[in-house]
Amino acid sequence: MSQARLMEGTALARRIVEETAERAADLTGRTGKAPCLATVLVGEDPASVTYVRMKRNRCRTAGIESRHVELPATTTTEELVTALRALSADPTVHGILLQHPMGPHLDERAAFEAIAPEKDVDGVTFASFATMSFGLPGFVSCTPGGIMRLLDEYGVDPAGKRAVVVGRSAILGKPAGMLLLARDATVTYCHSRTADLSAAVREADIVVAAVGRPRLIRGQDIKPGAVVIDAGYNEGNVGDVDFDSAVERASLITPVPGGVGPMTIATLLEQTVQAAEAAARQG
Ligand SMILES: Nc1nc2c(c(=O)[nH]1)N[C@@H](CN(C=O)c1ccc(C(=O)N[C@@H](CCC(=O)O)C(=O)O)cc1)CN2
Repeated sequence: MSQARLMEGTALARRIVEETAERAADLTGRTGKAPCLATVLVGEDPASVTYVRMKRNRCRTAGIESRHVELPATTTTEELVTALRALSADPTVHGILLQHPMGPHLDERAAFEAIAPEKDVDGVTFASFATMSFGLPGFVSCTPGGIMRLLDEYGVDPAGKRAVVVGRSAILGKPAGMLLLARDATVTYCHSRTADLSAAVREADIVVAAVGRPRLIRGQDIKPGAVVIDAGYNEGNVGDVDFDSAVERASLITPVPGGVGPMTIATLLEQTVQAAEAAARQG
């Protein structure tokens, strides 16, 4: 079998950001107000600092204003909720991003739920999860949303396919499975208690690796011709898939870096402009 074709997230993300920039410029021209994303970072986790910086830089490129709220690692859940409620009530803010992960002392769910659904451009609230799961209009969780765009771009229709999602986190694995299900895939979730991960992955026409374990999924477990999406973010830009062996078996595969990561940020920007457009329509 020949090597898999690469699903180039960087190129698709660039196109989405360009289109988003045009929409942002149009809206700013019409209303005199640029779309605005509030980024909220608790503590100083180096990876999170980098991701938020990347998001803010990309906002600048796209003509989206970003307002940064930096809170100390000692912030309590109550203080974080208060800050998020203030941003939710601020009419000059169109979207809110709360960077994940947060300190273990924080109630992450309480914090996410303090984000107004109409500003949940990162797709992390229960309300967004529900609309996304039913395939209804609303904001999607950014990495899973980016994954679906990549599948569409490369002509992969999930309907009738067996999809195996490895990982069940609230912002990645779980919503990725729900989006695939909403597009009529037969979805299996695997996680730390799955008895035989290799056997499950071997059944998959589409594999989504989203567990945060470097090179966990190996080529020998990939069904020949499968589509492999590596959504793992591990130190040193290493994915959850052993690329060198998986590329020999898959038909399509996302690289790390340059696959799912850039799509996450492009989706965030696109949804921020969508939120600003909706706010403008409502006056
Ligand atoms: N609130 C959220 N928190 C987190 C999310 C999220 O979508 N919302 N996702 C991840 C991390 N993440 C964004 O926050 C993210 C990770 C990686 C990339 C990316 O573009 N990576 C590049 C490589 C970057 C580099 O060169 O250093 C790539 O894959 O090509 C973007 C966003 C966890 N937290």
